[in-house]
Amino acid sequence: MSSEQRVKLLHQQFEAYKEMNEQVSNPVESLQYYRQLSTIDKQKYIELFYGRNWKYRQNLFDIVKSNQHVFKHHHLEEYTREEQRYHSFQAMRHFHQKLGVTYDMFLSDPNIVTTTSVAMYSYDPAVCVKFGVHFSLYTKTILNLGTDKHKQYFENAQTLIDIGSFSLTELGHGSNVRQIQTTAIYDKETQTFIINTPTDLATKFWIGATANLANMTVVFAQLYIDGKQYGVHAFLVEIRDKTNHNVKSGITVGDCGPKNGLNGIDNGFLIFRNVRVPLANMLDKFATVTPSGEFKSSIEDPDKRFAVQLASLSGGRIILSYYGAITSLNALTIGIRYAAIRKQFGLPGEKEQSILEYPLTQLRLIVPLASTLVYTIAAKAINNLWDTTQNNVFNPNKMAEIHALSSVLKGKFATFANKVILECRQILGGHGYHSFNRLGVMLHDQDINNTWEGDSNVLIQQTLKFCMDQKNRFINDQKPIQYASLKFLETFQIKLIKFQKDEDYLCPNNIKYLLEYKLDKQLSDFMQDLTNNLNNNDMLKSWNLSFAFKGQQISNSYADLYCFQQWQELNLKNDSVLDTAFQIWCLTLLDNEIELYKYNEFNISEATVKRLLMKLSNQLKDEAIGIIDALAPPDEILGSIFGSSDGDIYNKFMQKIYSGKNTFQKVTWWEQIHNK
Ligand SMILES: Cc1cc2nc3c(=O)[nH]c(=O)nc-3n(C[C@H](O)[C@H](O)[C@H](O)COP(=O)(O)OP(=O)(O)OC[C@H]3O[C@@H](n4cnc5c(N)ncnc54)[C@H](O)[C@@H]3O)c2cc1C
Repeated sequence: MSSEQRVKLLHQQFEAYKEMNEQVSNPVESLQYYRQLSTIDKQKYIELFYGRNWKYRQNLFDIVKSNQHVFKHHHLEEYTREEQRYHSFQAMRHFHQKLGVTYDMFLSDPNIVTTTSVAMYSYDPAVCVKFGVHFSLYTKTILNLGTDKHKQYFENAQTLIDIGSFSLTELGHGSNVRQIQTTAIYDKETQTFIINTPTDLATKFWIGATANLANMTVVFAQLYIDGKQYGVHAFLVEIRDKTNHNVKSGITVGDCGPKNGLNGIDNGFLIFRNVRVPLANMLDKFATVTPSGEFKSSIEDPDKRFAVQLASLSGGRIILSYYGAITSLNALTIGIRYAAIRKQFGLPGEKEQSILEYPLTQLRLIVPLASTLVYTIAAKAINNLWDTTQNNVFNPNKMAEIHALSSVLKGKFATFANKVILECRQILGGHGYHSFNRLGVMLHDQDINNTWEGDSNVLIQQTLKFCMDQKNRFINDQKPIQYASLKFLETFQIKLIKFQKDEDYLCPNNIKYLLEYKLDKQLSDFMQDLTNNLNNNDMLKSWNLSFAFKGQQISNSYADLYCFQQWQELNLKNDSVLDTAFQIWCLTLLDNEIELYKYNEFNISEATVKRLLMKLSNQLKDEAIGIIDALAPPDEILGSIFGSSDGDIYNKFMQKIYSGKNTFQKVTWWEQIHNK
């Protein structure tokens, strides 16, 4: 049979199968059935979860929808790494031309950029990160650490005349960036800095947009003047000549190679051999070198100076918390729509039922949906706080709470998103393993959020220190706590709360008390543990020992309390759907800590928690498709055949399979297949 005949036959079989399938179950109708159960006001949800600038989200989506030739999803095609990079570069340029979001807008209302970025991340993290490396890391570093003389660089960056990158991490150092080894030695004679990579481990590594794109980079290096070290500072270095894109003399640029995900980003490495940059290329807002080689800084303490210089990076970490929450929502869009459509088993003689009807599926999907809603509100809140306090970025006191919160929320939501994606991948059964559902791509693209902009396990130490300092300051120095999230520590008192009736488990004040009780107790236990360890160890070892077992739990408790507080701040009235979602999330907090609460004075019943979780997730299930429809991006942005909003998933899937490049191709090496 010729391949043409084979295709024809397969098509006929598929049409017959389609007809039979529609008699058994109609995917479009299944989704429609759940859609019409929903009672929510969709526009209200959009404004609540995406904020007052939600129209900018819509704007980005419209650009993607109306320029599909540029914005086709690469996981739906068979693209090479090279093609993925070109695709994400083109997408970045296109967004730059079409979005109309300028730095002036950013300066007057940073939330516009936040909203736009979150939407872009939904579309494609590689494009969003490419955009972010240039505009947030490179351009914003010039803005934050540079002075008037760097204006031209800033202008060139804004207009994409220059493309820039951010070179901090080295082969040997990522988290402990104070110990990076790249050097910038000042030469008075020529009034230049000489940038060098003194060891292999000093190779700048993982630097985004560098293997192929950037002509400029901000290099972080140890500054030396007359043999004396002055700590890490930032320097603008031209790495390629933009007239011919050739690498500049003394610089080696290479490609870091294939990655688990985000292959649209050209991560590169950089080696410097006696590369001279003019004195003016030091980004010198906080520290400067005079032509005669005198070092001057408004911040005496080198630790503080370094912290202030890196403070401008906080924005990246903060927005990553939003990315984590939105990624969970996108994964659940695919998982929940599929679960509504997918039918397996049923009573003998009756139609098969949607897998969404199984109580187990409701625990697997509806419970995480409830948590995702709570986390999205918390992510929006911390971003709003950052957007409105950015002017204080160099004021450590003002930034301490944001820093502590973002240090835990970024990793918490990224880890949560990983779990949600994996659960949704399994909800899709075998189809969950197909690239066309996007879940695999999503997992690998977002997993790195646990690591970059600060490894989660390293960052939460700062969260813990912040909480501990606040408690200590209040107890030992009787100083009031300045930060809203921990204010309760001033007045917290143990009281007896009994969990007897169902209402006791659903009462927000009871949950609030438990969260405060837990954090207060964990902090006291930690301090006691630290004191005990100090009897036999030095400070660093004691800290590491105490932190190893307790750090994760305490920072997580603080994050949960913040999420709780932010939801309460919404002050929702008469929204029984969102009330139910919040109650489900609160019940998961009890469920996760059941060992702590079960055996003490609260007398919490595990059976009651589980019964209520089941009951409420069953209730919320009927609203789930409505919530997803309101908050999910359009199909062109989601890029998942199995998450299609019209429910026509099997037809779309098979059409895509039939049109695949190699679907019916005989391999060229067929002669090697059979032993002769
Ligand atoms: C795709 C990608 C893009 C990137 N883009 C850029 C870029 O554009 N520019 C740039 O400068 N960098 C970039 N990075 C680097 C990134 O920021 C670092 O990888 C990250 O900060 C973590 O540092 P590290 O890899 O050195 O990990 P390490 O710090 O070596 O951590 C390794 C492990 O040790 C643990 N650990 C470390 N210290 C402690 C401690 N005190 N206590 C307990 N455990 C500890 C960590 O938890 C982690 O699990 C990128 C990385 C990737 C993968």
